[in-house]
Amino acid sequence: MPATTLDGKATAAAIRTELTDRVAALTAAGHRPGLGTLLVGDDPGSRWYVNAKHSDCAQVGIASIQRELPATAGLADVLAVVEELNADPACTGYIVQLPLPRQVDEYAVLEAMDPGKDADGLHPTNLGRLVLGVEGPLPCTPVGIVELLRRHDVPIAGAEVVVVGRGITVGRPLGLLLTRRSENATVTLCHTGTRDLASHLRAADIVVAAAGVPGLVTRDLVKPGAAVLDVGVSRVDGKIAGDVAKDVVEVAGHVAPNPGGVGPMTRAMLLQNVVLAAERDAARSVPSA
Ligand SMILES: Nc1nc2c(c(=O)[nH]1)N[C@@H](CN(C=O)c1ccc(C(=O)N[C@@H](CCC(=O)O)C(=O)O)cc1)CN2
Repeated sequence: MPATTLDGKATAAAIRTELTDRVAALTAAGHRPGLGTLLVGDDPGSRWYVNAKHSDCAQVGIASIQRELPATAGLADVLAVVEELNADPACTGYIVQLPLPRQVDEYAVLEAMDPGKDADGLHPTNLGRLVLGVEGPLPCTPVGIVELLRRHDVPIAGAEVVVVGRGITVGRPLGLLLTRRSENATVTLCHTGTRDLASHLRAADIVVAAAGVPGLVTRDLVKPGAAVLDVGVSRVDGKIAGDVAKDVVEVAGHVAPNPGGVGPMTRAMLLQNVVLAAERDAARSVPSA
């Protein structure tokens, strides 16, 4: 029997519907959420992601604030927009689309963001909160993966999870998230220095492939019945090529395809972060009796 699809597109659509009512309630109470984005450069993939984020916002009623800089922008140009978004009351949360051009220090930019407006959960303070296990915005792709598994009843607690890739948007925070008490998985974080990737993959109940190496996870490396989530993005002849070979569906129990799996969940969790932050702000602004 072929694997069950972890349908990120349909799941994200359901989440957007759920968020619409919460945005309407916030707006009626004078706390309309607004998502800001900063896109630096002209990478077509990044532009597509940013445009998709704003079209999602329009669908649920979140206001959009779009800022752009040319590929030649330097750190000072980027920091000037970050300061502007930090100060803009209509912008309740924002993201800086990654990756940034080589000449711009990504970490200096993330650090300059107001952690209370960090809709990506990538500010060092918010990553620190994740390490400590205290409340804060969670990185969108990792929390999207957990939500996708939960909504398809894939058991996480006690599972052996192998994550391939240690980047800051997926692998590293996903390891932290899945090992919290509330998720309770055992995580092996594999990367280019891993000596025997095949043996780790073959033992996994859940595989998250985020290496950006087309076809890295082949069917002979997957335990029968395992859940396999493809997060790798490479472009081959203008089309997305994921990290997971097509015939893995013949052995896996669940597969999150790419496209149509984790990507739409990343966007849905961004909206959720914006709504959660606006709800927290609204609760704080209610005068106590
Ligand atoms: N500031 C951030 N930058 C980046 C992040 C991030 O979470 N924050 N993650 C990725 C890109 N990303 C979000 O920005 C993202 C990736 C994929 C998708 C998506 O919906 N993909 C679709 C297909 C898209 C296509 O056809 O090209 C899918 O998988 O079905 C949305 C957002 C790096 N940068």
